[in-house]
Amino acid sequence: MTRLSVNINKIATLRNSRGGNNPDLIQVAKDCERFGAQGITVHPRPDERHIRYDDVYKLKEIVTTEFNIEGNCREQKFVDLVLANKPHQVTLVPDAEGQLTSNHGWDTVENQAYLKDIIGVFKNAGIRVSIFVDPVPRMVEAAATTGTDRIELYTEGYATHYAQGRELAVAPYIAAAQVAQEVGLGINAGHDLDLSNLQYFAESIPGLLEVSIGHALISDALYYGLENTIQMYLKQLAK
Ligand SMILES: CC(=O)[C@@H](O)[C@H](O)COP(=O)(O)O
Ligand SMILES: NCC(=O)COP(=O)(O)O
Repeated sequence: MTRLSVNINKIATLRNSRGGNNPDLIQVAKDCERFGAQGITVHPRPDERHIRYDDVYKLKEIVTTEFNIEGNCREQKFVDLVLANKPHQVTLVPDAEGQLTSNHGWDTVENQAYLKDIIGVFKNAGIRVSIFVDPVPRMVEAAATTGTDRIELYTEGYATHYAQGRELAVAPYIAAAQVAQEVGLGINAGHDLDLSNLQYFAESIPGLLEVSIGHALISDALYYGLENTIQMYLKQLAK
């Protein structure tokens, strides 16, 4: 079954907007787990506009499910943060500094040597590695040569095109997932997954291990409450 990791970046965005500690990020992470989340994801960015580096140390103390830290490994501060906290999984994302949100996967062909080195650093520390990739078979094939354990398929394209025709929207992801399975990579996915598009994605992708969902899930929680919302997302994955 596909596991749900809740990305709590947006909770930190709300907290930071007033400079205090409301909502309490740590309590929200505990509650997400209590409500059924099977993992907690954070994506600290260099400007700390949502998750702060010191949040990660506090989360490491309390997360009892899978802790997944996403970010740009070209930032030494990020590498040090991950090594200091040793999460279950690090997801490497090729974001430029100041980017609004993640908008592309790794060019695993061009960056093969670099990725191999940096992935080795995390794996030597006992941390599972996933790398963010577009649903392009050649990028998935090359990912396998970097030593990564998993890939995370960047699902923005799927989410954007879902309404125009979901079969067409999911097709490149099925092809990419088939290649991943052939070359022995685990498959995660994320970005813009929501209650309308999640179930079809999960049932279409062979071997989908984990989805990380933040923006839509936290937005839905405004209407349904956090506990109901997490249960609703889990239900989409159970079908
Ligand atoms: C890696 C990825 O897909 C991103 O969606 C991410 O983790 C969200 O980052 P922001 O919350 O900063 O938009
Ligand atoms: N890895 C994707 C993630 O953590 C959350 O993306 P989104 O649901 O906020 O778009």
